[in-house]
Amino acid sequence: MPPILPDIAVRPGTEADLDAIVPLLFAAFHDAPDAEREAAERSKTEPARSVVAVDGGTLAGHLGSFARDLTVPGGIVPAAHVTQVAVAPTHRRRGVLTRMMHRHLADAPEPIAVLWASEGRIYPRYGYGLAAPHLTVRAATREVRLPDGVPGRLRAGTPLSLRTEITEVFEAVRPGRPGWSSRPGAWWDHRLDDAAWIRGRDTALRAVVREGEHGVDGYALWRVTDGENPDNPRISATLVVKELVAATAAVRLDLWRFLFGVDLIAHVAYHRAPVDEPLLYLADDPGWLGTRWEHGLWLRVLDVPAALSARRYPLPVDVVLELTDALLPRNGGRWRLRGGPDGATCERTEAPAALALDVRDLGAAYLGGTPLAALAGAGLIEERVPGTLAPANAAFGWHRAPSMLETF
Ligand SMILES: CC(=O)SCCNC(=O)CCNC(=O)[C@H](O)C(C)(C)COP(=O)(O)OP(=O)(O)OC[C@H]1O[C@@H](n2cnc3c(N)ncnc32)[C@H](O)[C@@H]1OP(=O)(O)O
Repeated sequence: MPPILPDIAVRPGTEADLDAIVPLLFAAFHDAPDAEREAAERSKTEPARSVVAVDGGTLAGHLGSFARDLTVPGGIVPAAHVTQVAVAPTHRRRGVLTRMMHRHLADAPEPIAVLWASEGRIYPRYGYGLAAPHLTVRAATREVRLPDGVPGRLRAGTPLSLRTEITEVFEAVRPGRPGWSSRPGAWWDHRLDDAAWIRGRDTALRAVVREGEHGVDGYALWRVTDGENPDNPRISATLVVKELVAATAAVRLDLWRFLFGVDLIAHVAYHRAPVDEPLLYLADDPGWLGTRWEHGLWLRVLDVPAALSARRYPLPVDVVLELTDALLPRNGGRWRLRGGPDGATCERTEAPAALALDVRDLGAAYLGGTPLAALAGAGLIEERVPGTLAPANAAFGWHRAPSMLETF
């Protein structure tokens, strides 16, 4: 790596940096100028939580962080939602991101940090592990049959007209879904935003809520985008599901049946399906679902005892972990984790370690979606005491794969 630019200052952001942050983001992500989009980006940014790199009077880098909570197995934890990471094209590959990241890791008050990576190879070096991959689905609706469900009453409207029902369902379901982010303050405005720059050439954002015996129990948000089908140009469009939330399996099937049944549609696409997406087991021929595996949410453990005691474990666990953490030495060394379904403690210990791993792999396993045994199979976890991997693997798992509703 070329030497670090000597006169670059790395410091926390301030309100005064906002005017330079948004143009830097647009330049780094190659976005066309758009006043509405710039205003949206500006209103999301929390400059006091940012780290900026300044070269003389010029902003050379930005690392943003939203204060939101994340559902984890059996709990909800404050999580730095790291985002808006950009280095000016004139300053790239000189260690600017590395310096901003070191500062963020040292200063962030939360026990964990999460992010979506533009490129999967950027963040493991900073201790981030892949905690939640996801599937993209592009189902050929005319080839896929779903079983009959229990039809509820469906009510269509604009997302804004159904906002109250949508938010209630989301809040009822969120505590049980590891990987979901809270939506405080203006986050619902951002999520339901249907501005021209988001819509592009697609239809308006459409919404449907489902009502069962006990009231509204699910909703879906979607748009329709044009596609090309040389065999039948009239039936070429793709229905793109932006969000689907259901209180029960039956409700989810009912919503999928509705979306797969919309007329004049060739494909239903869903870009953030969990890896245990029920469609995989419901479709009469899953080969037509057009699934592709993608990396999704990356997680960094910032405070080992706080993070490990904040989640629950489906089975009793009592294990000593030896951790390495090159960037945050306070996390390194031996930790005794004792826990189960009702709570957990994590304390320093001098006892010999059963398992040895890097903090990156702890982050990958933290949401219960990446088995410790899979990481050991990759040679990333060392079983120092024979017979300790299998029970720890079971205890770190969870009955539901982590999932995400949105990138941020
Ligand atoms: C959470 C998010 O916001 S994800 C979005 C990330 N941002 C983008 O993709 C926007 C466009 N890209 C950029 O702005 C910049 O290239 C960044 C932010 C990704 C990297 O910033 P830089 O200052 O160039 O990174 P820095 O010089 O600190 O690199 C540190 C190491 O990571 C490597 N690295 C950084 N970015 C990349 C990349 N995109 N691909 C491969 N390696 C990379 C560097 O080669 C270097 O490795 P080395 O230490 O072995 O030499």
